[in-house]
Amino acid sequence: MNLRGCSAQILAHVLNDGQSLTAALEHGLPKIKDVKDRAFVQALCYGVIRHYYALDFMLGRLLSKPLKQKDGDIKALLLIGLYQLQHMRVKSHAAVSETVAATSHKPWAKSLVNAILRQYLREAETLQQACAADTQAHYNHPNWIVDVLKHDWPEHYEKILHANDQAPPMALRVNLLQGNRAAYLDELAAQGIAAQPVDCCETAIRLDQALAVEQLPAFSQGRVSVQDSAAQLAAELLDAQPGQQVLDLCAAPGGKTAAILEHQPALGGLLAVDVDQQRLQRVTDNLQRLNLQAETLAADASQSGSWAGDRQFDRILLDAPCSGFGVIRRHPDIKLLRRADDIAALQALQTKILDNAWQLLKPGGILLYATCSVLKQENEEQIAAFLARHSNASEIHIEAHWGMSRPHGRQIITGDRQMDGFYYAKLYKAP
Ligand SMILES: C[S@@+](CC[C@H](N)C(=O)[O-])C[C@H]1O[C@@H](n2cnc3c(N)ncnc32)[C@H](O)[C@@H]1O
Repeated sequence: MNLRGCSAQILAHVLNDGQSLTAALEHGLPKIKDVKDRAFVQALCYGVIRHYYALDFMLGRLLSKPLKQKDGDIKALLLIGLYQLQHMRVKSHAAVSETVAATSHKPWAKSLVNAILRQYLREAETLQQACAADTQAHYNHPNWIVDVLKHDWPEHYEKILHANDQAPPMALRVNLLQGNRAAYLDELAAQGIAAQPVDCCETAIRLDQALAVEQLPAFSQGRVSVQDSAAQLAAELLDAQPGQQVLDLCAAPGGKTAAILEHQPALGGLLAVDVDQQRLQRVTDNLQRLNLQAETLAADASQSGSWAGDRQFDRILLDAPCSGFGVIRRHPDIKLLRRADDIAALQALQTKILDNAWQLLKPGGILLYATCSVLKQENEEQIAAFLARHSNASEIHIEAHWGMSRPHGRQIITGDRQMDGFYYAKLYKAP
């Protein structure tokens, strides 16, 4: 099996069919039996998607005419070749010959791939200079994303764009019901796994290098979960008390559901709701591994009412569907798959879900609004509009060492303290 060829097939699903990289990998990787080979294919696919706009710009310069639509697999192979030559420690002759070998199903492409990759090696410097002079290639993001980030964060957008293109650290959440963080750090050290505590979040550990979860001590017994430190802050901020009823809205795959239950094991009850039945199953699976319990319900939270019956809650976490612009470093395909008009549609969906959630909050209760976005429309502007619509709502200021205090809520800019881009606002309902 030619690993470049496998990678090209996976990439073609993203580039041609608009499939997410996660879905394309879930489908393509199981065909590769060797663990190291799978890791190599995954690295190639993430690398090409992460650097797509710069690589595609160079490829455009190198090709005398664009490839036909039906040759998306050859385009993917060329991008793989360029990625290896530019970013990987693969010897250039091996990168070229192995990539050329992957064209065996389309013999005409052999000489083309060979010629383009060799031309790249000769002209790399000139191509880099051309890249630097083109906004989209230089920032390695589509222009519309550069523009929205620049509009929202004129002083920070370059930092955000840069952070989006870095491979993210792997962070763990220690299940404090099964032992403390210091003890788990000792266990990691004993296994030769280098890791650091994250100072702004008592449950969080950052690994120096990502590894497969099976290699983590007591993972299957639920000692730890994989979750970015920024996402872990939700449980602390929600601060649910013993006996309280909690609604976790937009809950799947359940990372924050579990964190809330670990943070407060004596809740009166927790209802985890998500519109996606399949993803909801992952909440159940995650809770099972961690030996935690919650009720799950598949329901569309943008539709008012009946799904919740007459229940009301003391605490609500609304982890709203969003652009994901704070987690581009984890899901680089967002740059390719997201469209400019998605943002207004997502904002409208968030507004509906937020207004419905508010009806389900007991007077005197607290709603924590969260997104993994850095866009003001989805965050502080969403909350400003909400407060203007609801006279019984006020904001609880979040005092913290992380992120920036905004006119409403608190924003973590992607890469800040090595965290994902995240937003939180805490809303109080008058009794
Ligand atoms: C940011 S993810 C949630 C992540 C989750 N809270 C966690 O920490 O693991 C957003 C979720 O919103 C769900 N969603 C989107 N539209 C929804 C709707 N109208 N009603 C309920 N859930 C929705 C998606 O299926 C997705 O699982």
